[in-house]
Amino acid sequence: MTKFNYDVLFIGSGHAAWHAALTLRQAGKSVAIVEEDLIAGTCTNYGCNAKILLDGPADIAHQAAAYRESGILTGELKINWEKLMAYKHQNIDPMHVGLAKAFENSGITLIDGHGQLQDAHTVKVDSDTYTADNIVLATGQRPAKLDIPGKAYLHDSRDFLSLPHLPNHITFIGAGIISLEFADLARQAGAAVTVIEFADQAIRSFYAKYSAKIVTQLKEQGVDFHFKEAVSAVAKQDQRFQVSTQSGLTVTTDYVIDATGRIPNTEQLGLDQAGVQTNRRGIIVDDHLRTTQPNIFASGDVIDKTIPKLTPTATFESNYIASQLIGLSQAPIQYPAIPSVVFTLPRIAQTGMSIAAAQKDTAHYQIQTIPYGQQMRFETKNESHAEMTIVTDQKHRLVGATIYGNAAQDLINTLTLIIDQQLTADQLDQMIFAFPGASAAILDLLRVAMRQG
Ligand SMILES: Cc1cc2nc3c(=O)[nH]c(=O)nc-3n(C[C@H](O)[C@H](O)[C@H](O)COP(=O)(O)OP(=O)(O)OC[C@H]3O[C@@H](n4cnc5c(N)ncnc54)[C@H](O)[C@@H]3O)c2cc1C
Ligand SMILES: NC(=O)c1ccc[n+]([C@@H]2O[C@H](COP(=O)([O-])OP(=O)(O)OC[C@H]3O[C@@H](n4cnc5c(N)ncnc54)[C@H](O)[C@@H]3O)[C@@H](O)[C@H]2O)c1
Repeated sequence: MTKFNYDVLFIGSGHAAWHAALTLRQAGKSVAIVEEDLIAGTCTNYGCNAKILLDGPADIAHQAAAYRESGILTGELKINWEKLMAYKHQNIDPMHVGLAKAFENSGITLIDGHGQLQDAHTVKVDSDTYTADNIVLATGQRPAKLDIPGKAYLHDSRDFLSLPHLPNHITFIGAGIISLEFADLARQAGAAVTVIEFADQAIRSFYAKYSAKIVTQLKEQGVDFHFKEAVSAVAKQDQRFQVSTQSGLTVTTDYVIDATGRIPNTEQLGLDQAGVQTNRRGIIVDDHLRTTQPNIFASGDVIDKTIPKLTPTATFESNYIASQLIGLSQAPIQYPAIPSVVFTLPRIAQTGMSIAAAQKDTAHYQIQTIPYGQQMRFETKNESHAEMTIVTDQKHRLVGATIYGNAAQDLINTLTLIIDQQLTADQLDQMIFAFPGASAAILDLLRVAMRQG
């Protein structure tokens, strides 16, 4: 049984770990990372990056469709799924190797295996033990799995992102972010799609009006939605599957994806031995991201937080922990406005205060809807449905926004900057922005709305 000692040891190698690990190493700390799967974690290997590579051609086909009705663009654009998947593998598969090399070149020790705490300073990996002054738990989340008859036939997001051939018909259980993004992609690529959701609404953490809008749009394009239905069983039927719900609905399909949420990886981590407490949302941390054992920090998706569990929030926490451990800052963590995006076509994005929260306090906040697609067709590529809804405070400052439109994932970053910097309409007047373009369109309309708000 070998014993090595480090200044900081990370369990997990995703965004919640890697930014801190590199910064700490550059600051002269001895650093080790324990990883049981591919280096770089979910986002790189099985999440955001893989998804956005698959989304590229679908995005172009969707934008081209806006010119088809008028006859400006003619001819069909078709996605070749097998070639698209080969392109994804070509780009994604080398990424974990590249990051592992970067870690090793910087002098970080990579330990392959499952890490488990033995006490507040000791981590066991297979038959070896490692000690560290500080430990960072960055173990992320995994897909929830329905415990129903036929559960062995269920697939998850990871399977979808590596599907070698597109099935004729796919059924998604759940109408959350993963389902809607993948349902739209599968439909654009030529599959028939059914979505079965327990609640009466899709993507509930987003503005209800835009959630309803995307469901209507997907329905018009042939996606079959069933709300208020709880899936109770999956059975094999010859080469196909039958999905049944408690109410008696049955759907015959070729492939079933369980997208009913993600749960934190807190089991088999030895948390009890180390005095680290959890709840159902994850590892409990204080406002310095310390767990209930002060020398052990936690970061990213695995922590108990109500803010979105996303790559940028994991990265922000990772950088915060590095600054704590280097001694650059002792201030509590303070999150800025957090943008989040549903990568359907069109996209839905939101940042800062939600519309639902503003609706509960109309004495202090004003909500305005700006249908910028209709007013700025030339700048939004004939995207007449594009719209944003904003929240302003009593000082006429932007405090929240949500966008329904093709470029929402980029436009939301501009609005996040305005919120974070507390820019006024007068200050925006003092800046020059490139024209024409979607951001120029929304900024012009935003300045007017901020003065009115
Ligand atoms: C399909 C999908 C699409 C997504 N799309 C987006 C998006 O568009 N934008 C966005 O911002 N976010 C997106 N996310 C969320 C994003 O991937 C996560 O928020 C992010 O990866 C969290 O980083 P993390 O480091 O906390 O966890 P992870 O990246 O999950 O890393 C945790 C690592 O810990 C390892 N591990 C766990 N337990 C142990 C152990 N005991 N010992 C050793 N290693 C262990 C795991 O193998 C894993 O590699 C998506 C997620 C999914 C699933
Ligand atoms: N674009 C992004 O930022 C992005 C993309 C994908 C994933 N993610 C990450 O993944 C998480 C989302 O994962 P998700 O979409 O699996 O979860 P989710 O929580 O967003 O959605 C799960 C849905 O499944 C439904 N559901 C639960 N049990 C059910 C049942 N028995 N039958 C039918 N429906 C049921 C829920 O009501 C909910 O609507 C995000 O919170 C984020 O952390 C982010």
